[in-house]
Amino acid sequence: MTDQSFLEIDNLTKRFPAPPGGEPLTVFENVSFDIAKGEFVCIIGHSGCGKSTILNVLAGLDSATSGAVTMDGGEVAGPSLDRGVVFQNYSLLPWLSALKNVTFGVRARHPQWSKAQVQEHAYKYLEMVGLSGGAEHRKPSQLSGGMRQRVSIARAFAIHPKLLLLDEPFGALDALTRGTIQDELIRIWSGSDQTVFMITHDVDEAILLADRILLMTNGPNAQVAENVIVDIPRPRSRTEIIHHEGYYKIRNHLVEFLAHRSRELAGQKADDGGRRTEPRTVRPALGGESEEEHPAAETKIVALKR
Ligand SMILES: Nc1ncnc2c1ncn2[C@@H]1O[C@H](COP(=O)(O)OP(=O)(O)OP(=O)(O)O)[C@@H](O)[C@H]1O
Repeated sequence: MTDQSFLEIDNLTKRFPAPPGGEPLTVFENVSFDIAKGEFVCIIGHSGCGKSTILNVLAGLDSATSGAVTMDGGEVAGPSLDRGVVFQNYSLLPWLSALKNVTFGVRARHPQWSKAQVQEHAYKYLEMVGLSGGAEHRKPSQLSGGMRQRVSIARAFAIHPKLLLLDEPFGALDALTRGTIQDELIRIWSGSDQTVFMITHDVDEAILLADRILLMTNGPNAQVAENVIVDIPRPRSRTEIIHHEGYYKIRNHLVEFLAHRSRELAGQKADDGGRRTEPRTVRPALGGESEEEHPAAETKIVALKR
């Protein structure tokens, strides 16, 4: 672990035992990477390679077959208010209103706050995601899918976790809302020392938001093959970023990986004798395949953050 790393993922492997008459499944194997405090890291890979499983292990909601995750020097061994999760399928408490879904977490985070303080804080985040004017009193079943997802995002942001874990959080949103909430996410993240780990299938979203993008090969035996640095300064705007000279270099690199190399590299068992092997670092915007070691301090593009 370097001085800078806040989250350390060490030789993580996930295997499922063989079903009757079948073979055991190794979803991913010996996955190792670090995330520095304040970084925004996206992970991309084809369906089934194990992205959600990794995210759930980081959240403490699932356990790996072997390997370890440490955050702030302590082992992750269960859920914590220091880690906020937004899932694809919102996972709200169905018997509570949108507002109460948010206040529930805020109260747990700040037990000393008055009811008015908790409500005010929850309203702030519900308004931020565009939910007010009465919608906040409705139960999840009375909200659209996009509205439910916004409640879920407000709930995670409102507890100010040290680590935000986002599993395709914007997938169900229309393009306009998606853009607004992406902007809000960046605004909140830039003004804090929060660290974000986000799954997305959208390469443009990843380039807009991330400091770096981890690329996974196809499963089974998936690996995190590359650590792609997004060398585009912040603040970034969705209309201007496409004119940055590095934009299409990064985009083409990601698309090429997803179209070809994710498959070509798939199924290669890690032949590292159990050593910790980090993904190779690539900086497409700085000229093609430039490669270098991955010291967390170096890749911490947080200097570009504000
Ligand atoms: N309980 C289980 N038993 C056996 N296999 C499982 C179990 N749970 C998940 N898997 C398998 O683990 C693999 C990884 O699933 P995971 O949801 O982490 O992938 P993903 O990359 O997030 O996919 P997607 O992009 O579609 O959400 C899949 O092949 C899935 O079928």
